[in-house]
Amino acid sequence: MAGVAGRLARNWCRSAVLSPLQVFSFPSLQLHLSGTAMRASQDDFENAMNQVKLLKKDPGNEVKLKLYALYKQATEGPCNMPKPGVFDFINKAKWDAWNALGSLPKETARQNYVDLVSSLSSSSESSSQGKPGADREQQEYENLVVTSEDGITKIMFNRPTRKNAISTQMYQEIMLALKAASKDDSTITVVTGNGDYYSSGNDLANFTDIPPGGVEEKAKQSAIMLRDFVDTFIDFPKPLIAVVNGPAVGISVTTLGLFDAVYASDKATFHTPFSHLGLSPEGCASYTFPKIMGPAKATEMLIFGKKLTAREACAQGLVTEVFPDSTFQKEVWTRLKAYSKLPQNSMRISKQVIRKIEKEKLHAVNAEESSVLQKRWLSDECMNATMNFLSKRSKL
Ligand SMILES: CCCC/C=C/CC(=O)SCCNC(=O)CCNC(=O)[C@H](O)C(C)(C)COP(=O)(O)OP(=O)(O)OC[C@H]1O[C@@H](n2cnc3c(N)ncnc32)[C@H](O)[C@@H]1OP(=O)(O)O
Repeated sequence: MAGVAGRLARNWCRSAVLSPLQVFSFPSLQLHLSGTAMRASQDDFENAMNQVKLLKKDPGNEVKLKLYALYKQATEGPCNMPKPGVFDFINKAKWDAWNALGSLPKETARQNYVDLVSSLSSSSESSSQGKPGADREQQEYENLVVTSEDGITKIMFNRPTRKNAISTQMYQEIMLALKAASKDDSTITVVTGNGDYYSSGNDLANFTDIPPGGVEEKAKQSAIMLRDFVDTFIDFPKPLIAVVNGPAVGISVTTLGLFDAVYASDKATFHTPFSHLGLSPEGCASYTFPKIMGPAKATEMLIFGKKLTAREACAQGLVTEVFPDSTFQKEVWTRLKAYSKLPQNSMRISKQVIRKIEKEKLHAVNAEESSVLQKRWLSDECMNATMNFLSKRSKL
């Protein structure tokens, strides 16, 4: 029956060429009820048919069949059609449902239809509001898990077998998820990683996918994407919090300077090995890091590639607070749940006030860093370092 039900749903959807809910629109079927005595009931019936089109949740095939049967009974009376063949699954299921109503009077069928739609409308409304406390998963992403709960949208990098390295597709997904989070009804947004790493930064294999225009075109496209990616962080309107569950490398470290708070496990490390890779800083770190930690400490990280422990990063102001790994998740999420209950507008406006004066500067820095990197990617230093990693001759 599950197979028939599936086909039934697909068939009805296809025939309507619209969303599953719109299979209920029955546009070609008109009511031919007449007489003033029936007027009110007919209005209710027509309203119910319109309500069906607005249902937010697909009620399932069993209910769809019931609605179909009641509709036919209400408009045509008892089933008088020849029984479809045994292999005509869909029409047979519909015929069976209608025939099962026997000699139910039209008025009763109409009333039952109205009652059924009314019960569906109220349950669809309550389920669309979401169950309190339920972790509601949102749009599907290939490399992210995005959920909303307790006023917090959580964007989790989800390529644990690649240490959450950020592929080209993942850059796009992160931008989409941040844009969606900026408009949803959550009060704060959290970025974190699945598995032992927060993220190992740019996926070095991104540079192996060369378009027809060659490496120059690849560098150009990458610079545009990088600039858009970092702009999304600069413009993010709500409190943006990083929950750094493990080591962070490259762009996943530099962008931390654009977050409003950074909580780290004591297992996390912070590493920007740009010189080792023949690269230069991005994510506005050339501006934010010297501001946060002073130029000398920023030089150690951004030019000499010094890896910081979580406690060192905290001492230098890049990390807000460090937690023991054993209690990290519990402590951080308890705190974030409390913060998420603070007044939403007040938090947004405070962020605007804090960041406004820097925004223009940050966009200019981002544009400059992206353009410098566009040339770096074409350098021998960078190409050799990337090839060494990909051919397994080097690791950080
Ligand atoms: C277009 C915008 C560009 C913006 C530019 C940003 C600059 C940066 O982000 S620079 C930073 C780039 N990242 C790296 O250089 C890290 C490279 N990875 C490593 O050195 C090591 O993998 C590691 C130290 C992160 C982890 O080492 P570990 O021994 O624990 O694990 P592995 O066996 O090496 O990793 C598992 C698996 O994942 C692959 N992988 C990990 N990180 C990356 C990465 N960044 N890019 C591509 N692939 C990565 C690794 O190769 C392993 O794959 P295999 O199982 O197939 O060997």
